[in-house]
Amino acid sequence: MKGIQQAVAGARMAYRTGRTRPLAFRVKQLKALQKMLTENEDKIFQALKKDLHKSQFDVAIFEVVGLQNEITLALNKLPDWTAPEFVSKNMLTIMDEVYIHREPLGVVLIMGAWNYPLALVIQPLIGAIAAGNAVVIKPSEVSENMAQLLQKLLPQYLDKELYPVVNGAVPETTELLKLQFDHILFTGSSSVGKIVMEAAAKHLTPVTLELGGKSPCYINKNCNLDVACRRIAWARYVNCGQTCIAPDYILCDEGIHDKVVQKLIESIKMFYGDDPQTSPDYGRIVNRHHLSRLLSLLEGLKVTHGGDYNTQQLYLAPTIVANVDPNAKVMQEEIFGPVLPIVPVAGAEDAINFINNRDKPLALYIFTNDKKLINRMIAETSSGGVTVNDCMIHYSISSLPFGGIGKSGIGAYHGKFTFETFSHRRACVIKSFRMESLNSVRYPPATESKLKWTRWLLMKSHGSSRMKQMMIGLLGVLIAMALKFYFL
Ligand SMILES: NC(=O)c1ccc[n+]([C@@H]2O[C@H](COP(=O)([O-])OP(=O)(O)OC[C@H]3O[C@@H](n4cnc5c(N)ncnc54)[C@H](O)[C@@H]3O)[C@@H](O)[C@H]2O)c1
Ligand SMILES: CC(C)=CCC/C(C)=C/CC/C(C)=C/C=O
Repeated sequence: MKGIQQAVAGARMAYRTGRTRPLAFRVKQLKALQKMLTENEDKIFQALKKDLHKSQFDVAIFEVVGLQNEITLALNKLPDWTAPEFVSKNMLTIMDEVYIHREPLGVVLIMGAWNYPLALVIQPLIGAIAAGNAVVIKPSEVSENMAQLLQKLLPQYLDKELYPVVNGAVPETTELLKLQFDHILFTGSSSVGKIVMEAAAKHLTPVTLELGGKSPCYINKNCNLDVACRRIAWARYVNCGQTCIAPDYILCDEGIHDKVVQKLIESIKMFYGDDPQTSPDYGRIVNRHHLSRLLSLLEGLKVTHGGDYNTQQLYLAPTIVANVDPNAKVMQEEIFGPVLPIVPVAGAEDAINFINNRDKPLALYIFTNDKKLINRMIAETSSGGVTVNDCMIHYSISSLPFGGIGKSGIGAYHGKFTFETFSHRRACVIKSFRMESLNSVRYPPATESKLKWTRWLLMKSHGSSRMKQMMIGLLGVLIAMALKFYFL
């Protein structure tokens, strides 16, 4: 436990040296991170194979490619993101420099989940480094091979003091959370999210909580069922269903229910063959605890497809449960495994009510050709993100904020949003000692005329374009001259 305190104290001391401030330093760290990913492809793959039976293809597209893109984006945009943002002013400050300066928050904590144990730690780390922070990294102990690999590799490439990796389970994390941070970004379950937020509140530390929940998927009768079911099956069963934004359950129009089941089965067979246990593309459940949790969700249900398992191999087949009662256990908690319940609904209205009667989800999926219905469903429901006619793709677009709402999370990241999450927007006003007449209207003794002028000067707000600024500047000089005549 002493090691944990030392790591955090060391990161703070290193941060106070100011060495994260220059952009050149941040660029060097980001390039080193890039190098770490390319030079250790095989070690990364081996760790993810051991932890989750991930295929090389899945490691590349779900864990690594996104990180490489985020690093490239940060390297290209860093000068823009960190430049002072000149903003509109009122007439009282018209001759002054008014801008927003992005400064690092300080020492931040990033806690990852086990399902994409590389991506969920490194993706926020990229933005935190770009923003100039020191970062304490806590990988999930559940994906132990990746946790160990990160602890070994990161200090080989990054500044050792500024970016320590702390490994351990609940006792270590509990100790870590007692310490003071300037921000915590946590990815994981809503229940641990509450523990993190409670610990953070003791220090008034702001949090970003990337949580989970049940993401609904509505299939309207007016849609291409072949394509819809293929895309849904891909998203539900990749990584053995252990994806935060996987479609958790299907709500489908009653008339198409049986066709949906049939087409989902066709897609499963197309992806993983007749025996998914032998497919190199099908993953495994992370551990026995999660396998038995998933099996308990199936208890008492009539499984329509799949359901077979092998405890030794941590295997659970791609499973479909048709015609599910909304009160069934499988509909009460996030599944986070390869089980897909289908709940028939009378139509879109019914689906909207179903969604709105439950916690706000991390993602919502809508499959329909009806443009009006798409707009209606987006307008009448709420979720962290929405993808229409596909699943999970919004995660891959770095210009979109990724995060939840309500029980599915607080705050968002990805791309520039990560940089913003880990930056403080500092309000800066730089005045000169000149133009005192413009300022003199607010000084006592108060008069009716001063009140009128001050009110006017404070109310006017103007754009920040160069041309406008020059014109208004000229106006400011004229006003200052007039005020000099009146008040000084
Ligand atoms: N929104 C997202 O981006 C996202 C991504 C992946 C997973 N998730 C969600 O995460 C959940 C599954 O991940 P998980 O099982 O790793 O989550 P988890 O909440 O069990 O664990 C996440 C982290 O919390 C720590 N932790 C666990 N118990 C703790 C305790 N009692 N006190 C302090 N720290 C503790 C772990 O060490 C780990 O680092 C699912 O709900 C899933 O939807 C969300
Ligand atoms: C393969 C394509 C087109 C996109 C992949 C993006 C994606 C859905 C990544 C999910 C990764 C992730 C960290 C999920 C969290 O649980």
